[in-house]
Amino acid sequence: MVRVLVSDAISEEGLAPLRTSAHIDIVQKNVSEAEDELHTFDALLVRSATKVTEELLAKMPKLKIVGRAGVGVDNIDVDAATKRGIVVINAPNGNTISAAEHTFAMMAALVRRIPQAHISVKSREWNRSAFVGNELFGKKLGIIGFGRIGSEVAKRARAFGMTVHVYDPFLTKERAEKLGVSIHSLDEVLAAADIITVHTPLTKETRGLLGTENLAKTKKGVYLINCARGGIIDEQALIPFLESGHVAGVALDVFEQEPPGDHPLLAFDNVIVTPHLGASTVEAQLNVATQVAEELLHFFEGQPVTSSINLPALSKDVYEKIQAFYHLGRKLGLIASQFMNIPVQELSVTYAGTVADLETTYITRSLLAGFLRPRVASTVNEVNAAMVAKERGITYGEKFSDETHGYANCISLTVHGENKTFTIKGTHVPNYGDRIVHFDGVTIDFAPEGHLLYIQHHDRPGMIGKVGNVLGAHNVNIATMQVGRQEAGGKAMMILSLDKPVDDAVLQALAQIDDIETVKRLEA
Ligand SMILES: NC(=O)C1=CN([C@@H]2O[C@H](COP(=O)(O)OP(=O)(O)OC[C@H]3O[C@@H](n4cnc5c(N)ncnc54)[C@H](O)[C@@H]3O)[C@@H](O)[C@H]2O)C=CC1
Ligand SMILES: O=C(O)CCC(=O)C(=O)O
Repeated sequence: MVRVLVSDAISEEGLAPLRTSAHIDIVQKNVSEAEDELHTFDALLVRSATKVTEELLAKMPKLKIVGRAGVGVDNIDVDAATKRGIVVINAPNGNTISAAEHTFAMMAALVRRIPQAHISVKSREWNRSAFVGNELFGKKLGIIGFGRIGSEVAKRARAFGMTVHVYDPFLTKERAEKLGVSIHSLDEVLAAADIITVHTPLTKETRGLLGTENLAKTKKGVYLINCARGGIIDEQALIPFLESGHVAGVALDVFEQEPPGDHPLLAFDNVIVTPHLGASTVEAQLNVATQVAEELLHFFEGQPVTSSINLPALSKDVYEKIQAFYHLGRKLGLIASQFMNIPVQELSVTYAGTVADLETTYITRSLLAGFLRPRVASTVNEVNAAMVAKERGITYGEKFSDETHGYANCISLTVHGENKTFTIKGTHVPNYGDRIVHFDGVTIDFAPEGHLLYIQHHDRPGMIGKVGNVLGAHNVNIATMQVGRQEAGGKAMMILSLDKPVDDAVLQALAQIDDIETVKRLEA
């Protein structure tokens, strides 16, 4: 049974995909209510209220996936999750329209002073001259961060007759042209815009992006909007600009601390606020909950997840194509790691044939995870494999080649250790399975499955019989045996597949046989 903790308010209807599975048990409690059972959950579903910290993750040793029903994952310690091999997913576009519409509503409310006029009339006043606003028509809107929400805001701004000036270092000219906006430097946007709205994630680079220095570069009388994340506009830095009248008004849906408490900004008449409502529509909440619930379901059914923050995106089609190689990669890594049971500096993976045209990043991650598994005590999987390799000083790289050795596809792994290099090559044969076709300089053919025994010896008559006798004497049954050699009378090897793992006594007895150089157990 998969146990899912839903710790924030998430659309009940959106959770329906999870409820269709008899294998999923959903518990709706906040983290403190679930304190005593945190160690039992396999999945955690949150919005922004739950802070998924290192400390919380440490209390959830079974956790495999964290789902964020929304976009921003700044309430999740993604690095800590990655280190633990926990997949983090979000619902990247379920609330885009709601957030863009809310931004636009805030913009209109800000320049027409609607919240202030509303309070006035409700107070039984009728003071029309106090609420003269500005038109949006003909104004320059500066958008900082032109992703999903920024671009939806731009579409609406153009419909209102505004010109849109964008700053986004990752925006291409083609996309800007397609959406009828112009690309500028940050300084140009700050200097030109009548209204500035921010739509970036909160990162090291964007925290305090609109601070004292940049606010000073804005036009006198500028309006500012933050419906993205508290902290992108520096709240303390804003105060003198509001006091001097340099900033004509600010609309905030988000705050550095939520709730903001008795924040000095709340005292300004021209600061209008909402309590983080950008995504608070029935439609958005249904969308994000459904998206993240479906992804969770896919994850536990062994299907690919497409909106992971710490895994490369993978469509179902691509996943189906790479699945076999993913498995082969894992086995190549696992066997190589045991064979090269010494410190290793570098892994080099070469893809040839049909596999070279696929999403190899995923296969390499799987191979790396297979390689690291016998070497690390903690969980290692495709989520944290790259991080764990880096921590251990192991570098890795991918190459592509035409050399398939006669197979339709071939994955070759070369491991560089201290004074030793080892190469293993494998292929996947549809409807037959994985085969190892090259092992430490010798052409061979065996299935990388189960309890394997590697024996390297000199090519002499009678070796197979001698090995068979020793194993028989120890009551070890041989399921399959493959032999190969570099040249007649030279280096030769046997790979035996056994019904059970052998103990050290068997290895020692085999090593006593004349002409046997090396004996190793390999679990695949
Ligand atoms: N108020 C609310 O309830 C909601 C807030 N949000 C927030 O809105 C923000 C934007 O969301 P999306 O548009 O979906 O994200 P997105 O990922 O589609 O777009 C973000 C854009 O910011 C740009 N960017 C990143 N660093 C930048 C920098 N240093 N300077 C300028 N641009 C930079 C990226 O290139 C990207 O185009 C996020 O912070 C998200 O958490 C999202 C939904 C609801
Ligand atoms: O869950 C919410 O209401 C907040 C949405 C949000 O801020 C986001 O998706 O980034």
